[in-house]
Amino acid sequence: MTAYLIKSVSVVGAAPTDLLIRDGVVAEVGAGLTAPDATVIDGAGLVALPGLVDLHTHLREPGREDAETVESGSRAAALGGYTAVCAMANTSPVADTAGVVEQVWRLGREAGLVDVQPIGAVTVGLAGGQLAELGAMADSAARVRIFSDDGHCVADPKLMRRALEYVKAFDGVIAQHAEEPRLTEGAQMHEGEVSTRLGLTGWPAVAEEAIIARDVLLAEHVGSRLHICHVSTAGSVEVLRHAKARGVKVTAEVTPHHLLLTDSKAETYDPVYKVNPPLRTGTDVAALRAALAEGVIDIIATDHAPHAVEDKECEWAYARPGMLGLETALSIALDVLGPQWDLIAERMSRAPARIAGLEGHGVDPAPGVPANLTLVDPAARRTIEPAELASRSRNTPYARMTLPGRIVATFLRGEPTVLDGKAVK
Ligand SMILES: NC(=O)N[C@@H](CC(=O)O)C(=O)O
Ligand SMILES: [Zn+2]
Ligand SMILES: [Zn+2]
Repeated sequence: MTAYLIKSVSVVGAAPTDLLIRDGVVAEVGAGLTAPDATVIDGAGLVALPGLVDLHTHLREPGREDAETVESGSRAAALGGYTAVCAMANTSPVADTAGVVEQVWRLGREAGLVDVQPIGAVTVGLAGGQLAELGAMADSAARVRIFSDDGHCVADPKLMRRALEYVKAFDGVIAQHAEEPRLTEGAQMHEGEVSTRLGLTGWPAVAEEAIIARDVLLAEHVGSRLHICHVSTAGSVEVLRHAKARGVKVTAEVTPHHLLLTDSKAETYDPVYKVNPPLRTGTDVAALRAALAEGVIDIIATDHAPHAVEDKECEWAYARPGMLGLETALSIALDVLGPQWDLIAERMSRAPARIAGLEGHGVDPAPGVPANLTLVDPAARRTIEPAELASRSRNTPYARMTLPGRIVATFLRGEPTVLDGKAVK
């Protein structure tokens, strides 16, 4: 195993120091380190972060390998600075049995680019009718702890209650896609001034807020852990603030795109901007940013949602919702938060690793810790070219935009997955 000596690197924004990586761990940290056998990396101007952890990734395998595979998505993740991703269950077949989650877990190990932690479905086939084999998935080799019907809301309150109660036994968490389905029938975009003008059916903020309000009350009632996927409205932030003040065990994520883009993008009728939940207003974006800084929203999660060309480059009404995210998330975070490295490490690595219970991830580089880390060049700027992305899909909303920051290297347990900004395998 090669040793790596990273010279003069800032660890999470601190004064420059050297990092020696050997045998899968950070062996030494300090100024003036030498190691004759190590490959030297010039870290001047770079920032070392604990490897990023994505709690919400769609890898599309099994079933839609034309849009993404575990391997291509893992490569996109590594290039984005990630060392672990949680793979959503809305595959085909759905990840609702021990067999499917073990398959995804095994494919992740074989790709070896990031740790792929499968998420299990809450209900059989994501159909919302009966609970899936939560216990069998938890006991499987994949050791599932997060369950989600993402793409669909667990709309039945009785099922939601039972799911929350069930996962308590093994400290699991239910990740809810909060969307009251009766309020979003036929919805195409955020319900507001722009949807009225364009004549597109609206997805009202209350469809999200009503489910979050219900579920924080359910979580409080049964004393279980609840996680809210892709929070998108100012009203949701208020409900979460209230719940957290009461001590409810709720955590929440926001996507990079909901921190940056607004519903005015729909005026282009370009389906690349169609996403669930929809892009909201500038007021919502401001509230989400404030909530992220404050901690009412715990983490940034990408909701990386690759879609094949035929599912995206069609009429708005027929296009699938979803956007790529893994290869651009850190740049958007830098753009939105500025160089607040401790905050970025907390929201994109430490907190998501804690919520997911991923050991060895989300830990700052220090002597003896597993060498899961990424090196960022904050001064670099890059223009996003969809064809150059490692994802099998092209549906990035940032095409031809110039964004700050570049991932120079990523290490998974001491082995580089990215060097000089390029995937190693
Ligand atoms: N976010 C999306 O617009 N789409 C996701 C599903 C989801 O996250 O709800 C997908 O699987 O494509
Ligand atoms: Zn969702
Ligand atoms: Zn999703």
